[in-house]
Amino acid sequence: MNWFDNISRSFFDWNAMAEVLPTMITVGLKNTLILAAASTVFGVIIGMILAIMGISRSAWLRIPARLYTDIFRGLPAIVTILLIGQGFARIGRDLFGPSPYPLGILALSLIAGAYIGEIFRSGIQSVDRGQMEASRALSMSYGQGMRIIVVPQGVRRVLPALVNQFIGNVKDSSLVYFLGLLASEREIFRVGQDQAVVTGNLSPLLLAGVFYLVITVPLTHVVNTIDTRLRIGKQKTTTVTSGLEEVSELDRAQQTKDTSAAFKGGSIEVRDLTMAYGELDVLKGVDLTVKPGSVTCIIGPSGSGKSTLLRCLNRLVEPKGGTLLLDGDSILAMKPEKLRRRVGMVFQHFNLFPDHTALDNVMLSLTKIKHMPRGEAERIAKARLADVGLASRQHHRPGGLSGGQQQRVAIARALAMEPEVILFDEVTSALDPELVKGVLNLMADLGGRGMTMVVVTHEMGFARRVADQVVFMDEGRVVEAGTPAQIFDDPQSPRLRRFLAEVL
Ligand SMILES: Nc1ncnc2c1ncn2[C@@H]1O[C@H](COP(=O)(O)OP(=O)(O)OP(=O)(O)O)[C@@H](O)[C@H]1O
Repeated sequence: MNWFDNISRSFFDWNAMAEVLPTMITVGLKNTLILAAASTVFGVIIGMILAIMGISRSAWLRIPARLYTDIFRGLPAIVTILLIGQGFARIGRDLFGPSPYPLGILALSLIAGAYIGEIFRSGIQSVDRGQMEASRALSMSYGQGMRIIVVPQGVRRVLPALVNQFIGNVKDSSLVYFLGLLASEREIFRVGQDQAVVTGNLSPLLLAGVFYLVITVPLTHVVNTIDTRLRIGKQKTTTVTSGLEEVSELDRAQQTKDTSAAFKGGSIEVRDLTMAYGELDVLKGVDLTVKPGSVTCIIGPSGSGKSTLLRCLNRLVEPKGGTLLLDGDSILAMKPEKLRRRVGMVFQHFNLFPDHTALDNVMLSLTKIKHMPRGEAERIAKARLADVGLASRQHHRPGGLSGGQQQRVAIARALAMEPEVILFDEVTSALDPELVKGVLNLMADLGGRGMTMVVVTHEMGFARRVADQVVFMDEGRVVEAGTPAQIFDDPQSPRLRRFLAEVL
């Protein structure tokens, strides 16, 4: 068995391994971890800057970020390491002394930065647009929305990819040996390689390989665990509730609630409002009066500009012209963030923050925007969740709630800011039929308690039952407005008559 002896001697010379083991740990492992960790940390900083430049609207930021990424991702790692390590050796010596180690870290960081930048960018861009819209509707500025909601969500999504990048850096750190490290600076590979030369067999190198596996294999499993946890959330049990049980859950909350609590609704006045998306004129001179504490339902065919009108009222889109007043104050002259504290919004697709519990969703803008102490914010958030029948589900994340429950959390979240007006944009369109009633009843209750509400809806029954005023829009104009009886029982225009014939 000559070949067996041969292999044994080459790879499994235990003495050679034992001899190198202490140096492998105290020098090799230490330096590999320093190189990998430092280049990951600097890489994350470079990557975050590149990602923000990469999603910027300015080409002056986007193009340099693109160029950087293309260059450092396109070049083989060893070429970059040699170019930086040797090309800047003189400056390196002046700055850091004789050791090439810092230049090695620099080169590894520059390479890692390019990859991490792409990881962050795709993570941030994969966050649903509705998240930013919801943040802005809760009166966060663009920067706050990015910092508090979008970027953390994007980063959390790419955590597994970042750990993978660290694994890559552990492996790439072996390339730094080309720069000629001092004995005390050698990383795992170099320690193994040197000893292999001394002993004349590959056992020390095999030991180096084992060290790499000991670092990387458990990390790969950590990646998988993080990945699974992120997908499922930390929730232990996701209770599936029957839709009918949900309806009674809300009924019970309505009965036990303090119904005397009334809102102080504001008024809205819109004159000659125009708005365009590029060349497309969407609103063509809209007039609308909403009295304090009243419910206005906006109905009309798809594409008639209903949602756009709503978005103009809290300036999620900017009008082209016209006059908009909130309690007599010019909406267009107000700072959007200030306006949105007074005008809340609830969306068709809820746009709850998925990484936060129901309670946190409601609390977030109280603590971050209103700077309320946590205790007080929590008290208010719990009360609002109780109002919408979700006291028992405050610690659930949106993923563990039904559509109807999510929409009620969204309503509680808007209510917590104590707005004067709430805008509802087709909030029941994405719900199962038996859950629609619960949300509509909740909205009717708010209307009854004096909240000013502007509701874009296809629920004609709700409009007839709850609205003080129904507004029919078509092709960017208000065609008819009046009481539910006027609109539904005595339509004047042929267009409204045709629309009602289609939907009723
Ligand atoms: N972000 C956008 N960019 C370009 N065009 C848009 C945008 N949002 C809406 N539009 C267009 O503006 C018009 C009015 O859209 P809007 O969503 O206000 O109508 P809507 O009456 O609410 O319709 P629906 O009932 O289908 O939601 C449509 O033609 C739509 O395609």
